[in-house]
Formats: sequence, structure tokens, C-alpha cells
Amino acid sequence: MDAAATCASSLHYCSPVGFNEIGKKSNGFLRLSQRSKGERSLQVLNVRGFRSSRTLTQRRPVAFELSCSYKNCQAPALESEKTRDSVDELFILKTKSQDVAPYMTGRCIYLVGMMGSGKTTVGKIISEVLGYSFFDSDKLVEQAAGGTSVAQIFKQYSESFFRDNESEVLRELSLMRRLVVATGGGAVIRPINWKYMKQGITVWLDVPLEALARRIAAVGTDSRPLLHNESGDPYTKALLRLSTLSEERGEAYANADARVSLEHIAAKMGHRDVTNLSPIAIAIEVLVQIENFLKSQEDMTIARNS
Ligand SMILES: Nc1ncnc2c1ncn2[C@@H]1O[C@H](COP(=O)(O)OP(=O)(O)OP(=O)(O)O)[C@@H](O)[C@H]1O
Ligand SMILES: O=C(O)C1=C[C@@H](O)[C@@H](O)[C@H](O)C1
Repeated sequence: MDAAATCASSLHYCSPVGFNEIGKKSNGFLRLSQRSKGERSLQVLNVRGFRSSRTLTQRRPVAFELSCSYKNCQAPALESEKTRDSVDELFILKTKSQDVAPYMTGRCIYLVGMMGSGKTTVGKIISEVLGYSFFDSDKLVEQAAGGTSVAQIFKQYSESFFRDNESEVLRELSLMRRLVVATGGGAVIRPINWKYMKQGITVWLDVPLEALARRIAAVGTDSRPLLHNESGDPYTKALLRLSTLSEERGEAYANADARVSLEHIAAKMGHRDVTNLSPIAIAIEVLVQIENFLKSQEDMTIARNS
């Protein structure tokens, strides 16, 4: 297929399981591209035949290493310093994406991590800079359910019903190229989902639970059904539930090809904690860790063939 072939209007998906049977969905098809409000049309570019003229081991030196952006970054006092830092970060983001893109060979990026870890925020930045399309798997399940929210799907049907549909959405996405996918926080618990996500590159956004609880408390827990049963103030109940979920899932997130630890980024930048890390700084680290993963894959291939 021609790499420029854009299939946005012709891509139809079988409805994820169950919605037809219960009459929630009338036409039986989910049109991802047209219903993703604010997201670019879905482009499916077949780049299987593409071969980069450079290999990872031959790659040109990166003009600006990530550490450059982290230099002297402690709590800038002046607005102009902040602006300069974000201009620096944008420049580094762009440079890093140009460096990594040829080696992606169109593979999708799946962001995994706890609810509130920034998969959507960071995923949109990465998709933009790589020229990929962005999808949020929770949103796709909601669309398949005729606009029913995740919270309502849990309430009206069940968690396992939601999980079945989440798996079906991931299966369909796994057939595509050049996507950044923000997965649901619990997508990692089903082994079959890893089979789908491993068609691309999986990245774990590892955020300390206190930071997650702060973010979630700031926007409320209404849209997060797994937090509904806790009592207490929003921060405390989010923290309690997140701790349990994290214990249950710790191992599962660690299946990802690459791990982006916010604590690690904060330490590199000389920040005391992760609170002031910008989504762009996190997006840069995602690309750095993807590059490390691709490099290690290539090293293994060379070792196997020698
Ligand atoms: N680096 C950051 N610093 C501070 N707040 C952030 C950062 N990244 C994301 N947020 C905020 O945290 C909240 C959750 O972010 P986001 O929706 O991107 O997470 P998510 O992993 O996609 O969540 P979910 O799995 O629940 O959909 C949002 O309110 C967002 O604005
Ligand atoms: O952590 C989880 O299990 C969930 C996270 C959200 O993204 C949604 O997928 C849903 O609320 C379940």
C-alpha cells in the first residue's frame, strides 16, 4: 500500500463486543477517525517496506542531549526564564523526535500507566511531534457504547464488560500504524492486551502515587469508577485506592518495553519532586527511553547474528 494512502473515511471497525447484543449500538461499526473530536484523521501508513539508510548504531550524534535542557532548571524565578526553558524544551523535543522517528518504522506507541499518569497529555504531544495520530482507548470504548461514559459502563454493565470492550479496541488498534495510544489504566491486567500492544512499543509512565492522587483530587473522581467506593476527602480516597491498585498491578506495568520514571526525570533536572515537571519534559524522556529500547533491540539482533 502506498505510504500516503489515507484511510480515514474508509476505516470501519467491528463494534467491540457486547454493545450490539444489548442494543446500545445501532450500526455495528465504530468509525474511529470521525468521532475522535479534536484529533487528526486516522492515517494508516504502510511503511513495512521502508528501510532507513542509517542504522541505530550509525546514527548521527544528537545535537542537544536531554541533560542540556535540565541544566540550571531549578525553580526559575523570572517569567522570562520559564519561557526560555520551555522554548529550550520544545527545541529538544523536536530534535529528539527527528532523531528517533526514522527508527520507529511506523510502529505505534502504547502509553501505559495508572489513571492520571499523563498518558493523554503526554501522548498528544508525542503524536504531534512524530506526525502520528492520537487515540485514547477509553474514549474509543465510550464511542462504541454510543457515548456512554466509562463510569456509566461500569455501573450499568460491569467492569468485565468494559474490559472485554477495551481488549477489542486494543486488538483493532494493533492492526494499525503510526498511532500514539493512551491506554486505560487497567489495560495492563489482561495478558491478551499485551499481545496487542506489543505489536508496537509500550511505554510505562511511572508517576509517584502522591502526585497521581493530587492530580485526581484536583479534577474529582466522578469519571473514575474504581475510586467511587472509597470514603474520605478526594486526595485521601484517591491515594488509598491507587495504593491498592498499584500493588496489584506493579508487575504488570513493568512488562512495558520502556519505563519513564518521573522521579528519575526530576532527579536529572535537579527538582526536589515531580510537581513541576512539564508534560514536554516528560515527552522528551519518553522519546529518549524509546530510543534506548530500539538501540537495545538492535544490539541484541547484532549479537544474535554474529
Ligand atoms: N506533567 C503534569 N503535571 C501536572 N499535571 C499533569 C501533568 N500531566 C498531566 N497532568 C494532569 O493530570 C490529569 C490527568 O492527566 P491525563 O488525563 O493526561 O492522564 P491519563 O493517564 O490519560 O489518565 P486516565 O488514564 O485516567 O485517562 C489531568 O488533569 C492533567 O491536566
Ligand atoms: O485503572 C483502571 O482500571 C481504569 C482507568 C481508566 O483509564 C479507565 O479505563 C477505567 O476507569 C479503569
